[in-house]
Amino acid sequence: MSRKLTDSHTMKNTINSPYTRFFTETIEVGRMSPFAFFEAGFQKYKEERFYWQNADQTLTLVGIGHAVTLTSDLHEERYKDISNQWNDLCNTLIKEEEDAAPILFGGFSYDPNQVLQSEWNQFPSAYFAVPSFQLKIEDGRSYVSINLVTDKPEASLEFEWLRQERDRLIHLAQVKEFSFQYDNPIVSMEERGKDRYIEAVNNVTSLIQSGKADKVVIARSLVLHFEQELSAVAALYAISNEQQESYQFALQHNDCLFFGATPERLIEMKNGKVLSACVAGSIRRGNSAEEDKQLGEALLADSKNREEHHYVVEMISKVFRTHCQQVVVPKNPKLMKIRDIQHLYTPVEGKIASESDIFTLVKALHPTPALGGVPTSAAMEIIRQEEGMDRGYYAAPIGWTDSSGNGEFAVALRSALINGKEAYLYAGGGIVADSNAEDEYDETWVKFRPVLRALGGQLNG
Ligand SMILES: C=C(O[C@@H]1C=C(C(=O)O)C=C[C@H]1O)C(=O)O
Ligand SMILES: [Mg+2]
Repeated sequence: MSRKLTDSHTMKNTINSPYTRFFTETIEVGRMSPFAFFEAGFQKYKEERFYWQNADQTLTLVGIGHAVTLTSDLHEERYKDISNQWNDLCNTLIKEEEDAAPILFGGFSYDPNQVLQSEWNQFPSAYFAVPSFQLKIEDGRSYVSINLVTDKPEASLEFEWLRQERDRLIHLAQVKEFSFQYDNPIVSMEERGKDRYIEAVNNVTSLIQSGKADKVVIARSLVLHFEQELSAVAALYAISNEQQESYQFALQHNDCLFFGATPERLIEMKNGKVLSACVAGSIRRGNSAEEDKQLGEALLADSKNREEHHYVVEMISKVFRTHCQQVVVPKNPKLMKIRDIQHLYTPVEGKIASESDIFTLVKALHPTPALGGVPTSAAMEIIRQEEGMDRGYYAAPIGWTDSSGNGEFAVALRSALINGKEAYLYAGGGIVADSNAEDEYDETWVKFRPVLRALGGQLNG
């Protein structure tokens, strides 16, 4: 290892200084709760943590501390900006065969062209971090990596300190009893701009009827005020028990935590194979198995919901046909049943054709008509005008990539931003020509449920 650390650098170094080097070292550890590891970072790295679990629960990632952060304030070019910074950094990577690929985790804002003062003001249009301490649990085995980005010619001492710190965190996570109190009553709940939301849905329906767009997704937010400061790990733990079959994510930025459980995969890239998912069209779960089945069948047969869904399939298929080969898109949607809601669901797959990296695909896909609309640019303009809200990172891509080019991004739905004693929850729905504002309003309540319940809020209806 000391050989690696004093290795002189013949590679291309373009980050910060010509001497930048990116070291990584992985050890396998015994079973460890990802929440306990996340919490082990509380004291020293409270504002520098992330959490991710994929929908089929085969991969869990936790990051503690920042080896480096990559951010962008660009608009259209923010994907390319992050991709370039990441590639430059990876060109300085010094890694042994057996070390896990270092992870870059983060997200993009929904729409950098929406300029409003909001709870998202501190967030750049793209925010990513390589963790100093990276836990990866894959297929039941746990690995902890140290990542270090340095421009010092001699890094052995710093790396030795990181090893001690890693061992301290592992010990804390494995030995210290992991518990928290989650008794934090809600003092009040504000529906921000309920009337405005209803009005926006009505306006958008008229705009669609007059041919200005085919579909536009309109969202709204709720603010919860709590008695005490919210606990990140408690929120995370609660949401993970809410909605098992979804991606669970949490991204800390300064004193904010953005977290949620989303059913919607934007893109997965694994050794050249690419997967996406069209998720749009919704109905509630039934109170009995029989009613649930009837509701599911009604959803599959409903023309308004099929239309909402169809636009998403059309767009994602088109992006796949541009960037991939062997594209497979089933003819008809299936049902995706999650705890509170049933969605129409069509998986899309292919093999990456060109030199496209995951960021190229994220850019090409975001926003799909599941969160934007058709045509995209008209829908975005209508959202900016009618919604009157800053979506921040809600409804936007969140996820990871690694130094080998694999990665996965989900669409950050069923989510909330927590900051101190406040939580901001977001939910929306796809509006088409025959949408009804009251029904859409009810649909947003169903979509608020998982996060609302995770935070200890009352169910509405
Ligand atoms: C906008 C949201 O969800 C999207 C809208 C849906 C709909 O209108 O049927 C369904 C799934 C998502 O594509 C949300 O959860 O906030
Ligand atoms: Mg809908």
